[in-house]
Amino acid sequence: MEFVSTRGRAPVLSFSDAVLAGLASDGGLYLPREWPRLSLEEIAGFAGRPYAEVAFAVISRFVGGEIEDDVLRAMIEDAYAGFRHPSVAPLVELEPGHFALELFHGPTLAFKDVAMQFLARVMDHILAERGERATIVGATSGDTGSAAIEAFRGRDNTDIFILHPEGRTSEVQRRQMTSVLDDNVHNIALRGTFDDCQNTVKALFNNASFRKDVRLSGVNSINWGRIVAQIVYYFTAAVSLGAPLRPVSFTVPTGNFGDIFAGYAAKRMGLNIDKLVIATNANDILARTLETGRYEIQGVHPTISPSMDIQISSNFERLLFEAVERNPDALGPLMGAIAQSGGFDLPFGALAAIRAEFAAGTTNEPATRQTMAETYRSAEYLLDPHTAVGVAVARTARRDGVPMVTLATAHPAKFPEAVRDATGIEPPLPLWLADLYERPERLSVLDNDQGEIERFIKARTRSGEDLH
Ligand SMILES: Cc1ncc(COP(=O)(O)O)c(C=O)c1O
Ligand SMILES: N[C@@H](CCOP(=O)(O)O)C(=O)O
Repeated sequence: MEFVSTRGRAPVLSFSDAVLAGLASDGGLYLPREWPRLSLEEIAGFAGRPYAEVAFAVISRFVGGEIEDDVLRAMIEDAYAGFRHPSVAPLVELEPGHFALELFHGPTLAFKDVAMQFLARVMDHILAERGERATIVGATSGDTGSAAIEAFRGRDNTDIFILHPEGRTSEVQRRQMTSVLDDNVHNIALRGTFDDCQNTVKALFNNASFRKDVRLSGVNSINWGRIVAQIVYYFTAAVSLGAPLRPVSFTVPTGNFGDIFAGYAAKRMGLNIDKLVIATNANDILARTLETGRYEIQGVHPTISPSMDIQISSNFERLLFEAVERNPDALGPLMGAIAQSGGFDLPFGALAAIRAEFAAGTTNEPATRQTMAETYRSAEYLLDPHTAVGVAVARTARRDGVPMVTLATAHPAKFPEAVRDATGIEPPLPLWLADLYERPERLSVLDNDQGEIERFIKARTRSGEDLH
């Protein structure tokens, strides 16, 4: 399987190289050259199979034999063995025909664990086979960072540096990151927003000598290894609701567009998805884009769903690439316009192509709280504020006869204040995190200054010799 960059100027890579590269050298994002297709029989055969088996069937299509089947299968089984629910990603019916897909049964209580537990094992395997090390740098609004740190802590082949926006995550999210004291883990609280963190990470990738010197790699959803693992739960959920014979719709609380792009990939692979519904909070750039045809960056609004407080939605580039029929020369000027003027108008054909597959909706803070309160009253089910954004939008987007699945992206205990304010109930942390508030923290507060961040990282990156 070959992977191509959305910008068309980076080398075509294998699965392993695309995973280690993270971002393409031309600033683009990697995608498979062609979508692998699964037959209807194969999809139907996923019904009732263990999650790890479906994951192997889906992921191996992208690995293309580069990792031996037995090794890949063992890695996948190991990645999901630690999840606290036997189904890994169970469905819960909230109201007739509307389901929550619980993606928060991993170690850090958010959907990021599903991909990160796999990605860390794959990266470690590839690096060990090659006798190489890597420096991972990631940007987080709270959940990617905690999942990545948990997955990579203590690993000899990697140092990990996570940038979060100072004071803009929940306390639980921050502590999940900063209380991990392993030598290879470094937390940077950036004086800025999540978009500043993400722009800095991209700038580090675009500095060719820094990239080479530290052997830079990334674990944000710019890395195809993340998306590939997130495709799996669309298959398991849809099949248990009657796919491939019956179409299913999905609503996804959206920020960086990685999770919903995985749904789009599942559809390209042959899954019978009716609509993919983008749900946004006040940071509604994607909903505005679908409505008006103009992608335009505005200031970031802090909300009670902080992990979605994002304006520059990095994976939207992958969808645009598809919508302009994979023509990098059509995509390049659009991406250039973001840097120059903060936005662009979608070409008419591209907008029509996106509207054919996606719908979008926005909720405000009172409606999010009301959805949390109502869902607790009617179903005795606690939603975290991100999932609540999804549930609120899903209710407006449902079609008769088509089951709707809203992705439950985080456990309510990650956002105890928001949940208590809305419902009067404060969800407790699970036992393994019960002492989180007592654990010592370690973090460095830095200005949003690329040079300073590069010096910080270089000074702390361990070479192979340091380990012996
Ligand atoms: C809890 C939660 N929900 C939703 C999102 C948005 O997901 P994505 O960035 O893949 O669109 C995030 C962050 O990524 C998150 O942490
Ligand atoms: N909401 C995310 C932002 C980063 O998203 P990613 O999926 O691109 O890693 C977070 O929790 O950090």
